[in-house]
Amino acid sequence: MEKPLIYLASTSPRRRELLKQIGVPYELINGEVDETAQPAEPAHLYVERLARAKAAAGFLTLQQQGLPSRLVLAADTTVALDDQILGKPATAAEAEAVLAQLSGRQHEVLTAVAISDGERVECAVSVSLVHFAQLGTEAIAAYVATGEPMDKAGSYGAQGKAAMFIERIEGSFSGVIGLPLFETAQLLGRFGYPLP
Ligand SMILES: Cc1cn([C@H]2C[C@H](O)[C@@H](COP(=O)(O)OP(=O)(O)OP(=O)(O)O)O2)c(=O)[nH]c1=O
Repeated sequence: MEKPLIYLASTSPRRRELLKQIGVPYELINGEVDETAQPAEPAHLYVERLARAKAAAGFLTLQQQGLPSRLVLAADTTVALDDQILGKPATAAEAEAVLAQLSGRQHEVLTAVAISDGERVECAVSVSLVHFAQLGTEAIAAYVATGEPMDKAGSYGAQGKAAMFIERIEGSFSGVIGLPLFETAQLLGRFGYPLP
C-alpha cells in the first residue's frame, strides 16, 4: 500500500533522514517558532511545548498557503544537565564550555515529537541518558573546530564524530539524534497512518 505524504515542519537534516529510515514520505513545511525557554521551565515541558508549537506553526503555514490538509509532524530536542537546558551553541566558545560541562558525566537528551491533523495533536517525549567520557581541553577544541557542534543541542552529534566521546547510551538513539522512531511510529498509528 502506498504511504500517504505527510508534512515535516523542520529544518533539521537529521529528522529528514530518520523519517526516510522508516519509509514515511514527506514534504517540508515551515514551522519555525521562538525557541526561548521560560524561566525555570523543566526540560520535558519545554521540549513538548516546542514540538507542539512547531506542529501548530506548520499547520498554520499549510492553511495560509492553501495546501492540502495532511498530517504535520514536528520535533524538538534538548540536552538537560542538572536543571540546565543546553540548546544549540551560539559560538564556538560556548560549544567548548558546554562540552567541558558534559565531560565525564551523564546527561539527559529529551526529544518531543508532535503530530497534528489540524484538530488533534498527539505528542510523545523520549528521554535518554548519555554517558560522556572524560574529555581533555585539546580534544574538545579539536572537535569544536570540525564545526559539528554548531547546529546541535548540547553542542554534539552522537551520529557524528562525538560518537568517540560516548561511553554508553540508555534509551533511544534515534531520539538522541532528533526523532525517536518508536514513538513517531506509535503516534502515526494513532492517526491511522499505515505502517507495518
Ligand atoms: C544531542 C544531539 C542533537 N542533535 C540535533 C538534532 C536537532 O536538529 C538539534 C536540536 O535542535 P532543535 O531545535 O530540536 O531542531 P532544529 O532547530 O535543528 O530543527 P527544527 O526545529 O527546524 O526541526 O540537535 C543531533 O543531531 N545529534 C545529537 O546527538
